[in-house]
Amino acid sequence: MEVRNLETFIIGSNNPTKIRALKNALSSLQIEGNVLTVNAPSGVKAQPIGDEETAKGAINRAKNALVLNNGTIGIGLEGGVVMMNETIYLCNWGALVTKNGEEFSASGAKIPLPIEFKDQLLAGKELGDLMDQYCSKEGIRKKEGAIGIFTDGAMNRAAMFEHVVKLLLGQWQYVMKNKK
Ligand SMILES: O=P(O)(O)OP(=O)(O)OP(=O)(O)OC[C@H]1O[C@@H](n2cnc3c(O)ncnc32)[C@H](O)[C@@H]1O
Ligand SMILES: [Mg+2]
Repeated sequence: MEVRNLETFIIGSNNPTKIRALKNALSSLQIEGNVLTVNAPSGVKAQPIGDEETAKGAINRAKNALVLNNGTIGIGLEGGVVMMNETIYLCNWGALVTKNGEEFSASGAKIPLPIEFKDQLLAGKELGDLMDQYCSKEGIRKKEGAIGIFTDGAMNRAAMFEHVVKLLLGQWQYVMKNKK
């Protein structure tokens, strides 16, 4: 097995679901490293619309996280919404950037959202706020997430993002191991 210096992973968010996702993915892939968090700007709207804008937010967060803190790997995770036909879906993107400038991206699960959310989301309202109103609860974005509510707990936001982070870490490891 290849021996590497310990990495310092900086995740560009203080949202506990995203931090848990990174820690769980590292431990499940048995990758050792330090984890630091920083509230890195996404450079896109608070509620990104479309895969392109959501993916861009994830990459910006990963890059800004690396700049704001002294790490070796930056991770950005971003939630957005995307239209397909007449349905509005929750979408999720992640990015991993290295100090050497390599970039990896991956998307996560999509599920349809209630049709009555559509106009407000497209007008810029944040899904996190809509979810709290809809469920008469507080802080869903930091707990089970919309994906947890609408799958009746079969999935949750941290587990969904953990899958995305595994896709990122796996791609990065593949490139590291196959470097000539
Ligand atoms: O502190 P940050 O990292 O920004 O955490 P956040 O919860 O705001 O997460 P995002 O910016 O990535 O998500 C953009 C918006 O979509 C909301 N959102 C995305 N996925 C969600 C989910 O599963 N449940 C509730 N809100 C969600 C989120 O709360 C924001 O209003
Ligand atoms: Mg946000």
